[in-house]
Amino acid sequence: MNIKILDTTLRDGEQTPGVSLTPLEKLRIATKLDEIGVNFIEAGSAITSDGERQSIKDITQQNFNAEILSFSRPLEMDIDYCLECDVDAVNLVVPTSDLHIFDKLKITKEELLAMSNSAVDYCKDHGLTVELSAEDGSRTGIDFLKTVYTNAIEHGADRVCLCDTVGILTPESSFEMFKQLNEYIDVPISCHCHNDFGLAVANTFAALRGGASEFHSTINGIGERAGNASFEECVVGIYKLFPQFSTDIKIHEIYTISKLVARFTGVYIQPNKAIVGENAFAHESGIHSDGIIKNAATYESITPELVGRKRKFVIGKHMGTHGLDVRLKELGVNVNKNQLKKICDNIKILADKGKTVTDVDLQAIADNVLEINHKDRIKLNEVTIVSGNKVMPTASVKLTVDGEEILNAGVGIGPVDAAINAVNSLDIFNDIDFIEYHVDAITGGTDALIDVIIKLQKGDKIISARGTEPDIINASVKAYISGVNRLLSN
Ligand SMILES: CC(=O)SCCNC(=O)CCNC(=O)[C@H](O)C(C)(C)COP(=O)(O)OP(=O)(O)OC[C@H]1O[C@@H](n2cnc3c(N)ncnc32)[C@H](O)[C@@H]1OP(=O)(O)O
Ligand SMILES: CC(=O)C(=O)O
Repeated sequence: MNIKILDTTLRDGEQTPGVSLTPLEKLRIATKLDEIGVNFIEAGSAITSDGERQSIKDITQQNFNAEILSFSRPLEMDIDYCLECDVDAVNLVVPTSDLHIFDKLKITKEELLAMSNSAVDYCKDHGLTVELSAEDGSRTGIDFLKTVYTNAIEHGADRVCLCDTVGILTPESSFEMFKQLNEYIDVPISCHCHNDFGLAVANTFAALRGGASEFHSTINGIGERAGNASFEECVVGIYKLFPQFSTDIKIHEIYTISKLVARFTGVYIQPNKAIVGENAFAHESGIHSDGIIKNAATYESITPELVGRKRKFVIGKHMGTHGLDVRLKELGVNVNKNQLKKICDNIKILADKGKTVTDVDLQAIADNVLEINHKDRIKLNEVTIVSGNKVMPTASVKLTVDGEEILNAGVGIGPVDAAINAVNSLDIFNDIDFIEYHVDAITGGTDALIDVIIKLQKGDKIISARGTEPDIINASVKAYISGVNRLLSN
């Protein structure tokens, strides 16, 4: 069965505490959601604000393939705002549990039914598609749930959804509820699962097995409290674990959209998150890396390329020589068996001291074992910065390049950028690309020691370099020049 997906990153996802997206960011995310094959995009809640309505309008003007919805309470005021935004459909959210009806809305069940029915009428009279979502549906008696749904369907609702608003379903109860609803209801049924007990994705799968033909999810699982069912886990899980289901999603685009949403929302992904986490396809331990090199299926259930990613071998205490050899070759370092063993032993000595072993450390260890002495072509003699809240950051640098002293200047968007630009304007830096810049404060306070790690590329050669200083500008320039010297050697 083909499963439809309603993405609610722009509505429930944006309800993540502290997250607020600009209209442009929402449009960029919606464009990508449409491109990768999401069927329904809940673009926001039109009632919320002028800016929210602008975002929704920008999206409805795009002529996307996906149906565009807005969240709406069963109130004419909310529906009017949805109409003003020209959406195709509304996610009409009707609270159905006793708790929500009596304690939150403070009305009777009869009044709730009347409110729901007349809201559906109003939507249908104005040409809207209606997905009626039972809020707190998982804590609602099944008979009343059926009554709300059948009433709504009689009034023209096109789809219904059961919301596990506080995430209390288990795979067993989810399967059972959806099975009972599926036997009774003949419009498409959707599920909306929250992750309060870490079960949102499992409950979504159970709902599909019980008869749901649509699910709600968010990119990276962001959303209220512990979040919603994660889009990438649901989609890839369906692909790999449930051959009876399919989706319309271009799976290899999943990592791209995950990174886009993380960047715009500022909600970064935990490293061990399935599918999109930094470590999802990273291997440190020797036994795993060796297995992977021989046949990747030994320790990976899906290939990283499936979801637009690459496998990584990480340097560290648990590594063995097979994985280390691959990592060294990636860094352009070829070693014999003895040298490999020595490098591996040295890494373990460092790691046993509790240190994270980086590529920079690996390069230094390898140079030491291979007795390579890099002759530096560039030496930094002096760097001077002018910066403040009213001046364009400007830097001047004195360098010795191949024995000749050179003075150069540059400007930038900040002092670090200005200093790097000042260094960079010499011909010797041509064709060198910055591919990563990472800053850590090693100690606390404003007098912290700053550790800058960068990655540079020239042609096929990629190297990492480090600068550690109390001053971020000195640390950055030092890392940069050290990296360039390494790239220019041999
Ligand atoms: C489970 C979910 O994710 S629900 C979606 C949550 N999303 C949002 O809240 C969207 C953003 N919200 C907002 O901008 C504001 O809350 C607004 C504009 C919707 C309402 O603001 P206010 O009028 O100031 O009310 P406030 O937010 O404080 O309280 C919510 C009101 O909506 C009522 N309400 C809540 N849910 C529903 C519903 N599904 N149907 C009808 N009424 C509802 C509440 O009973 C309360 O009404 P009351 O003032 O009569 O007691
Ligand atoms: C509607 C919704 O977001 C919920 O019930 O969780």
